[in-house]
Amino acid sequence: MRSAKDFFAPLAVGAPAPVREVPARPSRAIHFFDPSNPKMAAKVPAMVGTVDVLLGNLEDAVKADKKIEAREGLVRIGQEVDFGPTQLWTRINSLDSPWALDDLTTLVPAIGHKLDVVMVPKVQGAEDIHYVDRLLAQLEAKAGLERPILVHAILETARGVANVEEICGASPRMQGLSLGPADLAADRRMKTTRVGGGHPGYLVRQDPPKGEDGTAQIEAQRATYQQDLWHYTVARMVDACAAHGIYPYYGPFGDITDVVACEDQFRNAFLLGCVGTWSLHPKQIAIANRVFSPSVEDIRHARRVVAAMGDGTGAVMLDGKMEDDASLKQCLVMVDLAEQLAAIDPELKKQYDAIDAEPQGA
Ligand SMILES: CC(=O)SCCNC(=O)CCNC(=O)[C@H](O)C(C)(C)COP(=O)(O)OP(=O)(O)OC[C@H]1O[C@@H](n2cnc3c(N)ncnc32)[C@H](O)[C@@H]1OP(=O)(O)O
Ligand SMILES: O=CC(=O)O
Ligand SMILES: [Mg+2]
Repeated sequence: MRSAKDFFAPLAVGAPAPVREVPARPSRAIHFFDPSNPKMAAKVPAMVGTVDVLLGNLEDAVKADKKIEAREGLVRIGQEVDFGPTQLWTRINSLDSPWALDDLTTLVPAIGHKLDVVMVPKVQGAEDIHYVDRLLAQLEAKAGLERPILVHAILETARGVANVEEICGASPRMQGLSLGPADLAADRRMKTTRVGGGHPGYLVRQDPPKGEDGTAQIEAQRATYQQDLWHYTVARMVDACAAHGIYPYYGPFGDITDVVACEDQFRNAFLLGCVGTWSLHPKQIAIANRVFSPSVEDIRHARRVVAAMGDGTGAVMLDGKMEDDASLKQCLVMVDLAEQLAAIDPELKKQYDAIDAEPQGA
């Protein structure tokens, strides 16, 4: 195990110093595109500024005979496109695949100066992060990069979930985690064939009514309530990330046409503490941007609590509810996020600024 005092030393001579704090850059939607798909690739320049993160995907969903084309396509896009305020991420192939090594050794020298984050799939434990950490340091040193590329792990194996805390703490490069519900379901032998989202069979049922003789009428009509298959894993991921100062994300929602259930799944993740999600199709970007931005109502309330709490200590009544030091902190989470988002999203800024112009007591 590395000593704590060595943790922030570069892992290769000449590599940039590791970050001490992961930058809190808004990343409500991580939009996936396949760089080997000419139609998708052609849309990338126009998407800059409309989405927080553009991710050139090299792993699953890219056909095996297109892996090299995808990698080369991403190099071309990375070199030619000005990403402005939008982050550029990539998802490399899994570490046991024939492509992962060449993904990293090609991308870092060619577009490492533009790559913000490398997403690593199927991470099993800290050893996978240590491998990528050292390799990135060597490649960064060779390429003369001035800032380190961060690492994001997908939580999509049972072993990865069991090791989630050590994965989060494995390197100062760790930026965050995403849930990978498809691979995770397969690895755990869950019996769902859906990519994320709920399942009508995963439910609880209302108690049966009693007949006149007091016996349970189990055949009677009873309400059922669908449960969230992913609650446990997302909650573990959020705790592990918060404990290590890194960021949790929901992952893919595969039913592209069901924009309503997609929004619900994203909102559950937002409420539980996730900062963003994946977008697989252009229509999911607007959903993610909406859901992962605090609502005007929440910000109006949060600002009122901040104002009412004065120096931030004690307890006050606001609209019949108790507010105190702890609820103030909850409100500050919202207000801080709103400020970060307003700085990159002029439309949102307008909506939040309009709150200040409202008559007092509105
Ligand atoms: C479990 C996991 O690992 S999830 C992560 C891996 N999966 C992915 O990355 C999937 C990414 N998305 C896709 O491959 C596609 O969106 C699909 C296959 C789901 C649907 O694709 P299509 O059937 O072409 O969708 P649709 O016809 O609605 O597309 C409309 C337009 O948007 C484009 N488009 C679709 N998805 C994207 C995208 N992710 N990025 C940019 N453009 C896109 C299409 O090329 C099409 O362009 P056109 O109008 O010029 O013809
Ligand atoms: O990579 C994502 C998944 O759900 O698997
Ligand atoms: Mg996967």
